[in-house]
Amino acid sequence: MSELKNDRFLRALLREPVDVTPVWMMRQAGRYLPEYLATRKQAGTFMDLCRNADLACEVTLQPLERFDLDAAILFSDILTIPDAMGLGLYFETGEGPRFKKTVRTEKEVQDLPIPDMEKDLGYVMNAVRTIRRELNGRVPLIGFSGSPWTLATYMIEGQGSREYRHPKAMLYGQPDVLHQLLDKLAQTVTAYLNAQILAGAQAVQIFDSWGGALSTPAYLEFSLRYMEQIVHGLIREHEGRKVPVILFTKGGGQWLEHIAATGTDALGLDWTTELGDARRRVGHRVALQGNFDPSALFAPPAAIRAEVGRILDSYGPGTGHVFNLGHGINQHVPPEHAGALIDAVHELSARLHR
Ligand SMILES: Cc1c2[nH]c(c1CCC(=O)O)Cc1[nH]c(c(CCC(=O)O)c1C)Cc1[nH]c(c(CCC(=O)O)c1C)Cc1[nH]c(c(C)c1CCC(=O)O)C2
Repeated sequence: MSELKNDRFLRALLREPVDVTPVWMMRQAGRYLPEYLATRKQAGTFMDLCRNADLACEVTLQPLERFDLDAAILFSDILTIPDAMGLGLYFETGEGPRFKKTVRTEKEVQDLPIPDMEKDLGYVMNAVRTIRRELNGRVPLIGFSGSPWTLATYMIEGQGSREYRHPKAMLYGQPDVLHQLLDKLAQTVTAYLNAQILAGAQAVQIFDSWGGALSTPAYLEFSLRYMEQIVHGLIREHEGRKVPVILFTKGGGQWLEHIAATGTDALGLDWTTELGDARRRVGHRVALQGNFDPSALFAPPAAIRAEVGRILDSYGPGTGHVFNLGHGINQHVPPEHAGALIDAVHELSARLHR
């Protein structure tokens, strides 16, 4: 494997000194890029694109061709796991993900198979290996998974949801059944992330996109507990380097101390938590990633630059900050606006690292 030419993302996650603040964007490969839409069209469906290692690699690298990003993220989806468990993932145009089957009874949970990483999810590992080869040490590659709770919400509902009707009916009505499902998912996510690490992922992020929909006791019992189990089961060193873990609970600002206590290396923050406050609360123990409001990318470049400066100053001098959006980039954002953000992070942060 070739030597990493730019490791400031990994260094910041481990709170080691850096020259400038590293930056990447959640959903940096995607529909806001015309070149993504072209490759997507060539591939067929979204899942066809995920299953084709060469095309998945191509779209992973597209944002790096345009912007001075400090990390690449595997092109795939969190819903590959429920798909590999036999639920039949498909995308209804304009309506987001759907499953042919749902999981709502104890028997349905018990009948769910634990997927085989090579047989059922080998296409993801092939994509990781292909991307690592093509990156050739340019920047580190991030692997990822959904959190057990976030995956469970899709599996129980059969699609995305606003009220979490079926997942919450199970959480409050049949908590033991939900625990069985979450335990199966935690085992699967651990094996999945470890397989990605062995295939070449140099850091991993767990997306707990819907953890913020829970009450505090429910969050601790049904989401955080399983992420902690995963953190403890992960390979933390590979190819002679630490493999940092990032936990991102969207809406998790009130639980930072609890999240930092899991043993994770870094926390992802959305924009509703002030970065400087988060640093004072937990920044002596973990790195922080975030937290630009993705909708602020609709503003003109000068306003984007000002907001980048405000966020950098909120964190303040020193390492331990990975700049990112507080959630995924929207498909209607002009690509030049993303470029303005990335350039501003590097230009405005140099003075914080002297
Ligand atoms: C909840 C969730 C999903 N997927 C993901 C999450 C967690 C992050 C978050 O909270 O946003 C994670 C994800 N999805 C995708 C990536 C790729 C890597 C990246 O560039 O960040 C990642 C990391 C590609 C994708 N995943 C999807 C697309 C759009 C598919 C297309 O090309 O039509 C992409 C680029 C499909 C997807 N997949 C999912 C949804 C809700 C959708 C539809 C979204 C929409 O319509 O905007 C589930």
